[in-house]
Amino acid sequence: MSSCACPMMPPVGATLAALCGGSQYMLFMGLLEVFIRSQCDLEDPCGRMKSKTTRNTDFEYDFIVVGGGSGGSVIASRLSEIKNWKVLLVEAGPDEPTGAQIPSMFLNYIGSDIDWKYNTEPEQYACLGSPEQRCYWPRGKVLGGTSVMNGMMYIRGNPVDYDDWEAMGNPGWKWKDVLPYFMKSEDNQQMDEVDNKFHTTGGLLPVSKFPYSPPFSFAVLDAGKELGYEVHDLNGANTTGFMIAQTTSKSGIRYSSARAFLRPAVNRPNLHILMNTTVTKVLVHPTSKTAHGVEVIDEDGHMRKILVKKEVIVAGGAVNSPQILMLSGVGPRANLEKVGVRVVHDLPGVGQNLHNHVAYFINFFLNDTNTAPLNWATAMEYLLFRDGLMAGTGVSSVTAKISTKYSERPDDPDLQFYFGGFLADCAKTGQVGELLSNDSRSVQIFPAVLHPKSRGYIELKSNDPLDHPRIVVNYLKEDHDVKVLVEGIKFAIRLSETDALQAYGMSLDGTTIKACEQHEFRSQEYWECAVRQNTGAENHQAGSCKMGPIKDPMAVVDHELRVHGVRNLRVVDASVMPKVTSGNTNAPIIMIAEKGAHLIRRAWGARK
Ligand SMILES: Cc1cc2nc3c(=O)[nH]c(=O)nc-3n(C[C@H](O)[C@H](O)[C@H](O)COP(=O)(O)OP(=O)(O)OC[C@H]3O[C@@H](n4cnc5c(N)ncnc54)[C@H](O)[C@@H]3O)c2cc1C
Repeated sequence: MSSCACPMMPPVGATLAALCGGSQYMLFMGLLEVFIRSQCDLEDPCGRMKSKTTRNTDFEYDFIVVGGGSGGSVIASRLSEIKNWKVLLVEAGPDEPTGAQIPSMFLNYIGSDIDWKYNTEPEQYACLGSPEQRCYWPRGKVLGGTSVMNGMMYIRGNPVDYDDWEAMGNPGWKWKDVLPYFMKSEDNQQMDEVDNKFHTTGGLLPVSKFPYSPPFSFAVLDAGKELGYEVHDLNGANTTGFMIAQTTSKSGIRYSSARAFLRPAVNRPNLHILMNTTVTKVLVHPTSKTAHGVEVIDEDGHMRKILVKKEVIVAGGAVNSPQILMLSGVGPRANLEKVGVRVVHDLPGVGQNLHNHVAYFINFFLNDTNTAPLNWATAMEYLLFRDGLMAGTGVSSVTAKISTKYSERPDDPDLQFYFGGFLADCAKTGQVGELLSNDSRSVQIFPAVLHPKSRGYIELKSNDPLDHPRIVVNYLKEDHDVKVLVEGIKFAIRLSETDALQAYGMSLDGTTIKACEQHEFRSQEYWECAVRQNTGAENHQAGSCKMGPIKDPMAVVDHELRVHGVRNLRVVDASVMPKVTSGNTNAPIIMIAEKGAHLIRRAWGARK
């Protein structure tokens, strides 16, 4: 139970009004923010972690965790369960803003000061219609990392994903082996609504459907049934079909990794947290090749070295973890020498094998007036009862996974569908019926390729640790990815034509993309052109510190997540996935961290 009997934290980052677009939003969003911050379970002043400063951190810790995101929060929480291990978690960003706990505002923080705001290099095959042909990558720079700004969908992937990981030379990672680590975290709030052999209660991570989904969401499920698909738990025995997803939330409140895993540890004297502090490198001894500490810089520019007795665990995410390794002298020799970083260990795979799902956003209109879903009525429903549109992500909690003709195995879906619309995120007046535009209401369907074959890389642009690295992702380089994506577009249009969705008068937005106008609208050629122009860059970056055996020249960590060739250094986040999982990545990363924590505890003699 959250208590308010502690000082409120100062506001973090931009106000809700500013996030919505400024002065026109001031009155309603400003008042709403005051109400939101006065609610104890949202503000949670007693549960929040207190940050140390670079001056009052200890000289030495048993473990230093770099990055407090989806993976890092779990590691710091689990290691500090051992009372005589002193753990330091260093996070580049601040604590979670209160507004980010509201599910319907999940997109508001993209581009704000808790986002790293990455852009790829100009892409050759994708994002051709974006400024400078760069794709935008939001990533959380905040305690809780990207789990503070994600859509919260709880998806484990296809069991064969993990069997593939093991077949790639990683013993202990097949589905049967990883399932217990998914379940270790899980506190499922709706065991009677899921395939309950695969779920459990009692873990630190609440998993539940939002209290409310708009009626249109149920129509999408009916549309799926019309096309012959089952509606069931896609985290159960069968991963093909449609569902309203469970999410990392409870009673209409987001549970980021920080909220779920760190706040229960708030009173542990052996867990220290340094926020607003960036790790500039891991200190690795050049001859023994052993990690012995980190160098950090805080928001005032103070630099410090902090030593470690046992291990440094890097959990900076798929962009920052390879960057941190390279800044530490661990990475491809040629790139490090080019930017003036002294090579400690030549490891060619660091930053390679970068990949991501890739999507396309298709807009449809409904026979409905385009009014703002957020207003005083929806706000009151949330503030008083944690129900209604603010307690969810609108239609975005619906998802579906299907196999195309390109899928190579049974029950290994290669497309996932996301949906958008009815999002109660911003409003100017709060009046019921506030018009957003004179068009009809729009909804979106986003097919995403689950088994992309295209690969890219990350390398250092300079030896300045605060510089963004160079990101070359090569979306849609492989024709396979284009073909699967176009199958997804055709399926989305078929879905919109079902009786269930025609009841809403759903119609495809006929606005054409200028650069594709030489092709007939809706033809194969048109869509192949369209996906390269308006590429949906997706948010499931993975693979840049690939897990694999030493004989794999691209492997960065072994099956116990230890960096090849360097002692006392591990990586535990999305970057270690040798191949991205078939679905959203947050739950798999939490699983990786649960298993990683177990491996570390076992290696250092903890009994359990
Ligand atoms: C808009 C969006 C929607 C998404 N929706 C979903 C969804 O619905 N379901 C789902 O499962 N997944 C979703 N994802 C993806 C998922 O949230 C991410 O894959 C996951 O959170 C990444 O976890 P991570 O631990 O690898 O990295 P992160 O969570 O990004 O953590 C890395 C942390 O390290 C910190 N850090 C980095 N460098 C340093 C440094 N040098 N020093 C100190 N700290 C550092 C960062 O600030 C960050 O806090 C979404 C992502 C986005 C952007």
